[in-house]
Amino acid sequence: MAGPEAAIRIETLSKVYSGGKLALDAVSFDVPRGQIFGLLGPNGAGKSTLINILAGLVTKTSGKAVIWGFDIDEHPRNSKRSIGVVPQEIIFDPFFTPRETLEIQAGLYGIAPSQRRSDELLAAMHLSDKANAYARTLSGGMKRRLLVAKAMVHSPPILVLDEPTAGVDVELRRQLWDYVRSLNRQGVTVVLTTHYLEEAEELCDRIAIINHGKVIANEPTRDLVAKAQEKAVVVTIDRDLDAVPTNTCFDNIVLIDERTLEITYQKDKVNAGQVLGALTADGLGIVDVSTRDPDLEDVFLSLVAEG
Ligand SMILES: Nc1ncnc2c1ncn2[C@@H]1O[C@H](COP(=O)(O)OP(=O)(O)OP(=O)(O)O)[C@@H](O)[C@H]1O
Repeated sequence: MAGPEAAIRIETLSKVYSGGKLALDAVSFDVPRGQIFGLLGPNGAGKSTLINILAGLVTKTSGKAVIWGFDIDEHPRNSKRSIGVVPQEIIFDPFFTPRETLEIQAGLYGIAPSQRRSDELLAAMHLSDKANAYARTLSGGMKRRLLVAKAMVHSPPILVLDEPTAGVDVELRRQLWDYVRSLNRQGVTVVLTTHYLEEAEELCDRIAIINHGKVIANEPTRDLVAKAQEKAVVVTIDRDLDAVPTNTCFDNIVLIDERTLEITYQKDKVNAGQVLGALTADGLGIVDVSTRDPDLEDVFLSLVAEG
């Protein structure tokens, strides 16, 4: 009964672990169909908890999750079939070959042998020549690609990747990104968790930022990136102004009162020194300077620092 709604709808979802840890605190958001959606946040933010609830591996404490129109409580089978999850940890039986690994997984989903797509998936993941090798003989990158193939065995409309490129070298990261993009072009909705802003920025149409179990931002990537570049200072000057000063390094300037200005600027283009310098060059004396309260930029900076 997949309706026209979001690929994933999450409503006031909370998780308290048995030790009392509040890992998700009334989280709500939608993942639009057809997008690459990034769930960005530092270690321990609650990303894996959220993914594991969707995958049916962790039970939620309260709230609601609907996957491809199927409520995870009311339609657990259908909701699970609608999602493929690539876990953070590399885990499979080292004595099975990639083809066997995929065949076994297909069997778990009750997919008839004639309907299986093991060879197609192996080819897509550039693993055809390793189809009959033991999994333990694969490189780290190959193992990760096999995990992606395994998650796609039942052709789910949604693919979720939990930290797909943690500890992965640059070349493999590029390959994974390319593959994720090509799946998305074929219509697969992709959700990925990451603590790399760069990765989310590069791949995602939309980004939700999660921190301490709460969603603190959820916007199209370009809006978020633009905001992250914006910085504001409030400057008190030594005389009354009758006109607002102008300068090309200001993005925006607002007269708060006769002696107080709020100036917004793009921190990738100019710095606070240049902004203040532009005022003094105009003959204005600076009495006081303060920065705005922590905003998204600070959130980003702290996230990136942790990444
Ligand atoms: N099984 C568990 N029992 C108790 N607490 C847990 C359990 N799993 C996770 N937590 C805690 O819940 C919080 C959220 O963890 P989670 O793994 O969801 O974060 P994360 O954002 O995925 O981080 P990471 O990127 O490190 O995986 C953390 O404080 C973590 O210690």
